[in-house]
Amino acid sequence: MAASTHGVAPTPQSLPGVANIVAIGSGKGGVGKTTLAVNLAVALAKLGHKVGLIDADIYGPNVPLMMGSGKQPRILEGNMIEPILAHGVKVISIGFISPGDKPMVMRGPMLHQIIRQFLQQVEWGELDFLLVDLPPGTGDVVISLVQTVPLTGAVVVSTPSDVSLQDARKALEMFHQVNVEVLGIVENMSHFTCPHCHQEIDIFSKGGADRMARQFSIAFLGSIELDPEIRHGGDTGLPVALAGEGSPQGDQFFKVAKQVAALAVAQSAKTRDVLEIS
Ligand SMILES: Nc1ncnc2c1ncn2[C@@H]1O[C@H](COP(=O)(O)OP(=O)(O)OP(=O)(O)O)[C@@H](O)[C@H]1O
Repeated sequence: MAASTHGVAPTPQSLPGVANIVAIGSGKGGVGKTTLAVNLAVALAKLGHKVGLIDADIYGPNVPLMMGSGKQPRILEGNMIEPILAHGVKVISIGFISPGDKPMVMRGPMLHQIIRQFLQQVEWGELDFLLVDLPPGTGDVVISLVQTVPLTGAVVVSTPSDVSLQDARKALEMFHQVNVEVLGIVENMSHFTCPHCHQEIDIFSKGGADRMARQFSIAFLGSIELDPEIRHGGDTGLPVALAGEGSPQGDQFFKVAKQVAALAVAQSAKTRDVLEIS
């Protein structure tokens, strides 16, 4: 696979002050990447970590809506961009800069430039975790990311349906090809609990992501229910994780967040050890 858009691939440079960079991807669209990204970011912040969130879905930026902010970022000295602070998380999205319903029309090199700017020209300060919400598919943005910064790892989201799992496998393969460690898989829209009879309804065939994780010897990070409250939280800019660890909807995201944090920290330590030895 071509690893560079311009012939020679630049060497990735770590971001000073940013301890872990974790991408959230899926392969298939609409499976809940952004929902997971915003709730993980909020959960990690509530757990006391310093958190940033990049909306790398340049063509369909949903993070501003889901984080409940439409502010324009300020330009600081040295042409640096100040991220927007929403629910305790530092956020950047093309949606803050070019709001409204106009589609973003751009070529690959422009996309690459925006991803680089979001990484290097945003005043992130000290961060424990910088999460990157990837667009659907297996393409350009990931290449731009890995060319710009060393990624700590990736989290793959899938619903348990066969079509979603098929695309999740492609995402796993893509991360493998660009040498990004997959920290684990999350099953979203795992099942639905009927509010009337309280029975669990298996809409997308629960358990598929767990099976796939075992097949690929990757950690299964947990499952998130299909729940109208989660959708409502996204649509109103109030991610359910804001309700805290003890809340019925938030709890699932906190469990995933703790695992992601532990695995990312372990992965960063491993990479540091390798660099020190070599
Ligand atoms: N567990 C869930 N329960 C209920 N609704 C959910 C859940 N997860 C996601 N949704 C809803 O499904 C829709 C798609 O989710 P989301 O935008 O997070 O997916 P995505 O993978 O980021 O999509 P895209 O590929 O377009 O970026 C949204 O309306 C979201 O609120």
